[in-house]
Amino acid sequence: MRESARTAFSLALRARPAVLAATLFLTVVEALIPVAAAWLTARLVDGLTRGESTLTGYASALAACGILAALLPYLQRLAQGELARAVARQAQNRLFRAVTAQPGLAWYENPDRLTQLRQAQDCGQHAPTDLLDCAMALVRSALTLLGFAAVLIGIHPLLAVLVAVGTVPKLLAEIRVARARAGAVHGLTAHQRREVFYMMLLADAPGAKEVRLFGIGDLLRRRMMAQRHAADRERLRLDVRALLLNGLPTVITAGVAAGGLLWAVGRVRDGALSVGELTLVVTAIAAVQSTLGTLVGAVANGHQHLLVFRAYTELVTAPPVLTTREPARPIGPLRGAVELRDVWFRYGPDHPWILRGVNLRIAAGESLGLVGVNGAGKSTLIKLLCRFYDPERGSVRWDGTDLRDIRPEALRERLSVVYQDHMSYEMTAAENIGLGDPERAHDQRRVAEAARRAGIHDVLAALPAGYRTMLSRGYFGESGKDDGVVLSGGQFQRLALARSMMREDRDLFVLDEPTSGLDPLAQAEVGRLIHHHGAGRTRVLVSHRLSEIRDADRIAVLADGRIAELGTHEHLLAVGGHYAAAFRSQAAGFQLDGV
Ligand SMILES: Nc1ncnc2c1ncn2[C@@H]1O[C@H](COP(=O)(O)OP(=O)(O)OP(=O)(O)O)[C@@H](O)[C@H]1O
Repeated sequence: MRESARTAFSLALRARPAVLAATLFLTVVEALIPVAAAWLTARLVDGLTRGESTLTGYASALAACGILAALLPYLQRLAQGELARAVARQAQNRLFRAVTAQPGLAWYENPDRLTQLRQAQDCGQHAPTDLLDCAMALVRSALTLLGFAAVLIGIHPLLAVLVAVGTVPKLLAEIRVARARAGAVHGLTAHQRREVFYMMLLADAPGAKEVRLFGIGDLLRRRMMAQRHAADRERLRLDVRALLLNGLPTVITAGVAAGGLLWAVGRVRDGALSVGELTLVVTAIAAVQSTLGTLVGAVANGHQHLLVFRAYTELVTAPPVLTTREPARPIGPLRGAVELRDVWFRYGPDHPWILRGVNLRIAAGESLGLVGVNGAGKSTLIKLLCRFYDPERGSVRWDGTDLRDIRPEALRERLSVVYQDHMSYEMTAAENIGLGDPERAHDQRRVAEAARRAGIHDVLAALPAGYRTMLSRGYFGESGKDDGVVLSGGQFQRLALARSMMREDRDLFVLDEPTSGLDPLAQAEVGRLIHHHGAGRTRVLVSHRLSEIRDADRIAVLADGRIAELGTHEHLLAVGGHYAAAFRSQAAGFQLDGV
C-alpha cells in the first residue's frame, strides 16, 4: 500500500507541479468559504434582529463568498483536468516502458498478469488523480470540519463530540465496502478482457470473414454478453452489500442530527441561544455531518484506489521475467558458431517437453536447413536462438558464451529473423519495411533496396501513394483520405522479408517458413533471393518445402524433441530416415502430377 501511495503521488508531483500547487490552493479556499459564509450569515441575522444599521460590510463579504464559490468549480475543473491529463500521460508512458522492457515472451503467457496489465492500464489512467482528489477532499474536509467543529464546541462541546462519534460506524462500513470493491476488480477485469476479445472478433475486420461464413456472430455475441452479465451481477452484488453495510450507520448519523436540532430549538426557547446562533447550529451540524461524510468517502475511496493501484505499481516495479547474469558479457560478430548444448525446453512446469536434449552446432557462414513435422519444435528452437526464453536445462551459446550472460537487446542486434507469424503493421509501406531497422528507416533508398530484394518493390511503387501508401483500410493515410490498401497474404510475407533485409549486416539470418504463402514461381524466386542474398552468411532456414532446403550446407531433422538426423541432402537421402521419406513423398507428388 505504501509503495502504491508513493508511486501514485510521485506521478502526480512530477507531472505538473505548478498545476498541482494551484489545485491545492483552490482546495484550501474552497474549504474555508462555507465556514466564512456561515459565520457571516449568523452575524448578519443577529445584526438584523438587533436592528443594527451597519451591516453592509457583512453583506458585501457574504456576496463575495457567493461569487467566489460560484467561480471556484470552473477554476478547479480547469486545473484538475490539466493535472489529470498530465498524470495519465505519465502513468501510461511509464507502464508501457515497463512492459516493453520485459525481454522475454513468457511474460505474456500468464492470464493473471495480462489481467493485471489491463487493470493497470485502467487504473493507471485515473487512480493517481483519483487519489489526489481524495487527498484534496481530505484536506478540504478537514479544514471545513475544523471551522465548524470550533463553532459547535463554542456552543456546546458535547454536541461536537456526539456529531463526530455518530460518523464512526459509517467510516467503518465504507472501508469494508471499499475493500470488497477493490477485491472484486481483478475478477471484473478478467470478465472485461474476455468481453473485449469477443467484441474485437465481432468488430474488427480480420474476424469478419469467418464470423460470417460460419454464422458464429450470434454465438460470439451471446458469449460477449454472458461476460458482461457476469460482471454486472458482481457489480450489483457489491452495490447491495454497500447498501446493507451503510443502512444502519446512515440512520445513526441522521438520528444525531435530529437530536442536535431538537436540543438547539429547546435552548432558543429557553433564551440560551439567539436565532442567529440557531441558524449557525443548524448549518454547522449539517455541514459537519456532510463534511464528515465526504471525509469518510475520501478515506474509503482512497483506500480502494490504493488497493486497485497495486496492480500498476507491481507491474512497473516488477523485475524482468527473463534475467541476465551479471556482469553481462559483450557479444561480438559471430566467428565460431551458435551452439545448442543438451537443450531441454518446455513452456512451463505443467507443459510437455518440446526439446529434449538438443545438440546442434551452426557454424559461422554455414546455411542450415531445419525440418520436422508440425509441432516438432522448430519455431521454439528459433525463439531460443533469439533468447525469448531460456532453456530449462542445457544452454544456447554464441561463440561459446551462454546467452544467459548476454543482454537480449545486444544479442538481437546481431540477428535478422522472419517469423512464421510475422506482423503486418497498419502503417505505410515504407514504415512496414523501415521498422526492420528504425535508425535507418528514413533512408528511402535503403528501404526500396530491401523491397527490391524481397521482390515487392514493383508492387509497392505502383500503389496509389507509392511507398507512402497506408497498408490498411482501417486508418487514413498521410493524405487524410481513405486511399489505404490491403496487400495479399503473400505480398505481406514479402514485406516481412523486406523488413528483415533492412538488417542485412547482421550475423545470423533466420527464416521461419518465409515462403509459405507465396505462389510457386514466387517461392522459387524468393528462394533464389535468399540463397543469393545470404551467401556466406550464417543462416537457418525452416521450411516444409524440402526443395527449398536441399541446397543448405547441412539439414537438421527435429523429431521427438531431438536432432534425429543431420547432414547434407545427399547424406540424408542415403541414410533413408525421416528426411528421405518426406523428400521422396514430396517428389512423388510432383511426379504424379506429371511435372
Ligand atoms: N507459447 C506456447 N505455450 C505453450 N505451448 C506452446 C507455445 N508455443 C508453442 N507451443 C507448443 O510447442 C510445440 C512446438 O511448437 P512449434 O511452434 O515450435 O512447432 P513447429 O515445429 O514450428 O511447428 P509448425 O511446423 O507447425 O510450425 C507445439 O506442440 C505447440 O503447441
